[in-house]
Amino acid sequence: MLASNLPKSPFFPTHYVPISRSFHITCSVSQLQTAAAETVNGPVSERNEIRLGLPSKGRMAADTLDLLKDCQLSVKHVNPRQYVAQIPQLSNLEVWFQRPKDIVRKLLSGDLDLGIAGFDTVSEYGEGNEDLIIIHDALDYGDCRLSLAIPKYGIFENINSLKELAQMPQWTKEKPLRVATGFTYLGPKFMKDNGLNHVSFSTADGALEAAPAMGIADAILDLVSSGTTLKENNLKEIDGGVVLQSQVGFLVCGSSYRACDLLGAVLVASKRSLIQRKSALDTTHEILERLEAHLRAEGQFTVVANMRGNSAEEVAERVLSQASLSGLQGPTVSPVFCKRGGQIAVDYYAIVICVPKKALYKSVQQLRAIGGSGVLVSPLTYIFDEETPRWRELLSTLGL
Ligand SMILES: Nc1ncnc2c1ncn2[C@@H]1O[C@H](COP(=O)(O)OP(=O)(O)OP(=O)(O)O)[C@@H](O)[C@H]1O
Ligand SMILES: O=P(O)(O)OC[C@H]1O[C@H](OP(=O)(O)OP(=O)(O)O)[C@H](O)[C@@H]1O
Ligand SMILES: [Mg+2]
Repeated sequence: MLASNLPKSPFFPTHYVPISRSFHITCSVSQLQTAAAETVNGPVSERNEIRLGLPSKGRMAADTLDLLKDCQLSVKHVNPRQYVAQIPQLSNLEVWFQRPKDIVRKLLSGDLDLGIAGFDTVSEYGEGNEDLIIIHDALDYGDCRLSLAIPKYGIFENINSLKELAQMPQWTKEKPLRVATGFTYLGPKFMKDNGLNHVSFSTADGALEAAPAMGIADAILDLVSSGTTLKENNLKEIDGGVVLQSQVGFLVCGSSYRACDLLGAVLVASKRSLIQRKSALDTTHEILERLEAHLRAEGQFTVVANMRGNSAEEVAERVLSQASLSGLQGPTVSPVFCKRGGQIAVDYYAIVICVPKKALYKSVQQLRAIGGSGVLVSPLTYIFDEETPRWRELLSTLGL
């Protein structure tokens, strides 16, 4: 797909917006783009260990450690004030605990090689730098969206879309729409891409939802998950006002693009490190394989059932006639031997399949409908495929 065919998206940043407490979106494009390009090139610093940055605190910290533990990559961390740790299974890897935004900054500066952070943080602080590669885009926690919200009351009472907001006569060069946001890169870019030209931004470290009622801003641009904070502060989201959202969008992977799940926790790396640092790629491969195997298995159950039949083929045919029972590659069908009148006989076959958790009950019903009995359901720990698609994709992005 050509870049020009792609939808306009914040994942194709073309300009940099300087961060300041209050600024307009008309800004210098080229200066800091050059800075980003400089970061992509150049050699990596000399060290032998591979460094993985993990969130030191905040809402991503505990879930990240839990995920790694579930992948048998437990982090050996003596106490929470110690910022360096080890993963004993990965001997040449150092874990460094950092704030999510610093993980992104340190990937760009070459002080980290790999990191886990929210996709919003990677997009905001990565500023479209081509050195950042998303290796796993759906670690299955930290889901939220970045969205524009306006008051439900006053002049906004009947405004329900970004288009309507843009067309309000109130916004002029002298009196722009005032937006409070912590996303000082993505915010201005989104507004500009959507044709809102008279906008000014202010920033704060938190509790942004108070800004409209305090008279500081007209709108806010912030993360939303349950929507409770917006509701409690009399604010509403609007059509077309989502900047980053789960399951919609395109991602820049070096010079290629693809649709993906967005805005949860992601595993991200420095392209330079992967290419230039000895063993970085091997370590990444192992982490990725473990993550994929675990995350794939997490959505599935192993289902075992007995079924009367004349042959394994006949039983397999019955199982495969049901859409929800095809398993990963097809059902495993094995004879169940019993002794009848001194003779070994096969009246039953055991079938083993993997079933998506969401489809469990439907699958059990389908099993029963074709004569299944004694259905046993157990959790799956890992599914290792021959090769993970994400690994193939990474190698191709790196040109390897
Ligand atoms: N409701 C939510 N509000 C904010 N962040 C959320 C929410 N749900 C999920 N997240 C994810 O959690 C991340 C915030 O994590 P955390 O609190 O550690 O970072 P932070 O607030 O950016 O840190 P800092 O305190 O250094 O500013 C977001 O970047 C996002 O990816
Ligand atoms: O949709 P909800 O589930 O209500 O979550 C969204 C809120 O959570 C985050 O704030 P946080 O709790 O981190 O506080 P802060 O803004 O003061 O940092 C975010 O900035 C929103 O305000
Ligand atoms: Mg908040």
